[in-house]
Parts: sequence; structure tokens; C-alpha cells
Amino acid sequence: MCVLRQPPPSAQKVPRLPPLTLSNPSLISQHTPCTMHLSILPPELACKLFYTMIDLSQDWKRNKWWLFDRIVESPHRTSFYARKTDGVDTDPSWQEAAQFWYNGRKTDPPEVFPDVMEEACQYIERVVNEEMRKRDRYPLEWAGKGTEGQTWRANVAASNCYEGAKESVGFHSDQLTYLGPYPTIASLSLGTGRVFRLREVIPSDEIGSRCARTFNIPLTHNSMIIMHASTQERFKHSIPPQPTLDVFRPLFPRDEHLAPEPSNCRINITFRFYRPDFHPKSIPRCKCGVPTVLRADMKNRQDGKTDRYWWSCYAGAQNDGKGCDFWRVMDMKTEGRGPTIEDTSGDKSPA
Ligand SMILES: O=C(O)CCC(=O)C(=O)O
Ligand SMILES: [Fe+2]
Repeated sequence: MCVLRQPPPSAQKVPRLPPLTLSNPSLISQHTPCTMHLSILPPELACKLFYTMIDLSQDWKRNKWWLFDRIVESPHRTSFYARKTDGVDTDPSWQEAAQFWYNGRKTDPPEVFPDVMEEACQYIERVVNEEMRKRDRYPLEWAGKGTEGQTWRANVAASNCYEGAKESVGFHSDQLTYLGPYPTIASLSLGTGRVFRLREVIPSDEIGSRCARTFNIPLTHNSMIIMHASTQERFKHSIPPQPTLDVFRPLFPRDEHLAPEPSNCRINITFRFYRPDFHPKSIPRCKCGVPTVLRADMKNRQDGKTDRYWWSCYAGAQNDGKGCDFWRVMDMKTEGRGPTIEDTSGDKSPA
């Protein structure tokens, strides 16, 4: 009797692709739905923001959640900030959004953007909106306008601190609960250089015909990578541990009487736009009474218009790993979400 089964014939034919380092902005645009922007902030502001976030990061927490039958802890520290101008002081629904950042854990009210982060935001929002104007928009993207007429606004930010070469974040795509489908996320790097890794999730019906490639993108101090629409639907991203690090030597000291301090930390700030039509109050709750999480069906991608997303129970991340079986396909129309690009301009889906 033969117990060893042959692999399916198609799987044998798919050539494996070696990892590719994308070392400049044009290679990044060519191979991924991301753009890279070097020296995004004035150098002195970048340094000031780095020092501010390093100081604040002393209070940031490691994310903890249940995975199957055990608690896991993120191998880096993280925090969540909401922008003052969006009513974070008075609107308790931001509290829920912050809890989601910590995998459903009860948290203190989110911090507000420090002044220097507000200042940085002016540059970030300008470049993100400029880039978005150059691109075709996906039908499910938000088509509304911010208070000053912008398409995209950084109304929240998640921050990460990676200390030393071994701190990392594993492969994931960002939860879409408050971002909605096809979000744009602007990710700023400060301090020690690290590698950002991207890997496509191959849809089930293409597994026999092509292989995913791993892309390594070196992130330098004061660079911003924009994860444009479809990055979260098509790719997973990570910051892998590294064997070694180059120490970061800031250009400017903390104050004029001190020498610049070398550092082995990387600060990352992901500026995000929480969509008004995915407001915390509009998020369905599961049988545990907890807001559900929104994820894309990455393995069965469609055309940018009829892609499937589902709401599912997220209580298990905290509640001793015990959740419920709640699962529902998201339906933009019946849930009253939008306006989307599809609602306002007909079909202009990118090829
Ligand atoms: O540190 C980074 O560049 C990535 C962080 C990240 O993926 C996240 O916060 O979701
Ligand atoms: Fe992420």
C-alpha cells in the first residue's frame, strides 16, 4: 500500500520566487500597492517627534490576547492616539476604538495627539491626499469629504516602539473594523532603520498557477510608506526580527546643551482614517455583546467591488479564549454605509 501521496501536479510546476529587496521608491511602486516618501518631515521636526515618542513610549503596553488556549504577548510596545479635533474628549465611542487596538482589552481613554504629532500631521495629510489624487479609487473606498474638503484625514494613530533587533511584529493585515474596505494607511518611521516585509496572499483559485513573493523594504528614519487601497486586502505585512541593527544617531540633540543620543529604537506611527460610516456606534455586536471585527476574505478576492468582508466575534481574544460563533457577511447597502466611490461616480475600478 502506498501511504505517501504525490503533491497535486500543478503545485509542482509553480516556480518559487526568491525574496526581493525593494530599495527605492520606484521599485516599491512597481511591485506593491505602496508608495515610499523619503525625508517626509523637516529634519528638526522628525527628531523632535522621535524624542517625544521615545519618552511617551515608556508607558506603552505590550498587546496581549488569547490565541487558542494560551495568552500571547506582542513582541513590541504599542499605543493608540485619537485626534482632539474629532471630539475624543467628549465622545466615549473612541474608547471602544482604542480597546480594539489592544485586542479588546479595557483601556484608559486614548491619548490625544501631542502637539508635535499634530504638526507632523500637516505634512503627512498633504502628501497622502496628493498621492490619492493621482490614483484610481476602488469602488468601496469612502467618497465623502473631510471638514476642509480632504479625502483622507489622520483622525487616529497607532504607535509602535521596537527596541533592539529582536522586537518585531508578525505577518498580519490590519483589522478593517473602523477603517472599512480599501483603507489608506500612512506609516511613518523614526529612529533606527528596520525592514518592512510584505507578502501577497494568493487567492485560492490562483494557488496552482503562481507563488507569493516576499518583498523586503528598508525603512529609514523620517521615511513614510503609504499602504494604499488594496494593500490590506491583498498583502500581509510584518517587521521581522533582525540579526543586527545599525544604531541611530540623531542629527539634532534633545536640547542645545546635550550631545545627540544614539538609540537602538524604532518608532512607528501609523496614521489612519477611521471612516465616519464605520463609526463605533455602527459596528454589529456578537452574541457575547462585544463589537465584532471586520476582515476581508483575502483568499477569494474579486474585483474591488463585490469583494467579501465579514464581521465575526472578537470576544475570544480576551475572554479566556472563549467567543461565540457569530459570523456575518458585511453588506454596505443594507447596513447603510457610504457614500462610496461606487455610489458617487459609477464604476471606475482600477484594473
Ligand atoms: O511598524 C510598522 O512599520 C508596522 C506596524 C503595523 O503593522 C501595525 O501597527 O499594524
Ligand atoms: Fe499593521
